[in-house]
Amino acid sequence: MTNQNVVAPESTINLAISVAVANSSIFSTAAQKPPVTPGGYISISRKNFLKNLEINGGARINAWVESMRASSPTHHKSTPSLLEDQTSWMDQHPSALDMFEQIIDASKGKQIVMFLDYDGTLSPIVEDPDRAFMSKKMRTTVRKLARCFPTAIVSGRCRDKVYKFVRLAELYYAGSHGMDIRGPVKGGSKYKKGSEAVLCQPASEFLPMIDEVYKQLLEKTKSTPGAKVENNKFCLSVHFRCVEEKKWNELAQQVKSVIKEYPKLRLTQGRKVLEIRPTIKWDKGKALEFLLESLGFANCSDVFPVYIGDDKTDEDAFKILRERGQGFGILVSKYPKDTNASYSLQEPNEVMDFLQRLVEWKRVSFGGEARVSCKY
Ligand SMILES: O=P(O)(O)OC[C@H]1O[C@H](O[C@H]2O[C@H](CO)[C@@H](O)[C@H](O)[C@H]2O)[C@H](O)[C@@H](O)[C@@H]1O
Repeated sequence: MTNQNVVAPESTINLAISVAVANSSIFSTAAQKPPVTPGGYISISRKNFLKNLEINGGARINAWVESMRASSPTHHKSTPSLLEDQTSWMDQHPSALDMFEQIIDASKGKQIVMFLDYDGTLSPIVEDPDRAFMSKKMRTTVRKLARCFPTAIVSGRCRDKVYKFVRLAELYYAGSHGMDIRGPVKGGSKYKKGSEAVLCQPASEFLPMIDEVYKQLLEKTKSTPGAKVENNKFCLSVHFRCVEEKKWNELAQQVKSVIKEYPKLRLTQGRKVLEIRPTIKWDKGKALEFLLESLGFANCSDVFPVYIGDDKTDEDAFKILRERGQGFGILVSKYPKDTNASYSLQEPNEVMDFLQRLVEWKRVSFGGEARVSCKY
């Protein structure tokens, strides 16, 4: 196994890596401990942090567990210092609802394109991943949104599964963290398997490996109560939301023992989930770029992409938008997090309010049903 095997990518580091991490065993000497800023957050070199998360040495498993904790911080007593942090974070990432007029002004003369993460953005986070349903009201809102703007769902889930939750044929879907992209069915007919062209599957050669690793992970983790392995086709999720914290170490060992044999796979983290995926340079940011290109906006200055997501994997897309200097990202979070998003929304209900306002703005500005002449 090489050093590149299983490291948390940059996007897994967030400001919510809190004092717990500063005190953790990743940093074995006082001199190594990262400085804690006045706000209680950590300012450390990302490179050093990533180095410490490499798991190719047996002693590093603690780093995994600390990283699992850091990626799933427990919130929080409202101490004065936390409230101060919250206020200063909100100054930097104001509510997209409060800033609606400014956002619309910035989009003037440009084609808005909408990118929506699924879990934690369109549906609330729940214990059982198979029951992460979106509400009827949210579905209606997204349906209306897609009449106004080209709209894509970008999810870590298997594309078919996220489609089963969303059930809107008129959208683009990028499943498996963007490694499985499909366009809408022309003419708005039903989304039928095989009835439209696959636009992009950059990790197809990994399918047999992912299936193999899925079976091994199922077997290995079955002794850990609450652990759940989800096959997301081009990537895998090992959920620990329902695993007692004292068992996280054991679970990390089990996962490590499987993937150490697969140098072409890497580990990332989401909300109480370990995600195993191919090492290829493809992520939600690349998927966003691919979709913009497919929509005919490759080198356009008159496009305004808006990406809404709640998780670390969404940071890849926020970063691309910052680099392109186009549109912006909106992070769905109640708590301060290190993010490349420009704005924030607290929870899926606020996402729905924001999407409804966009639809309403389009209706009022352009009249009628707002069946807009999109480029697709
Ligand atoms: O990119 P996303 O659409 O946000 O998918 C990321 C992961 O979402 C799901 O897990 C998360 O939501 C579950 C249901 O609320 C929750 O139980 C879990 O703890 C969260 O991590 C999905 O099950 C994963 O496969 C996705 O990778």
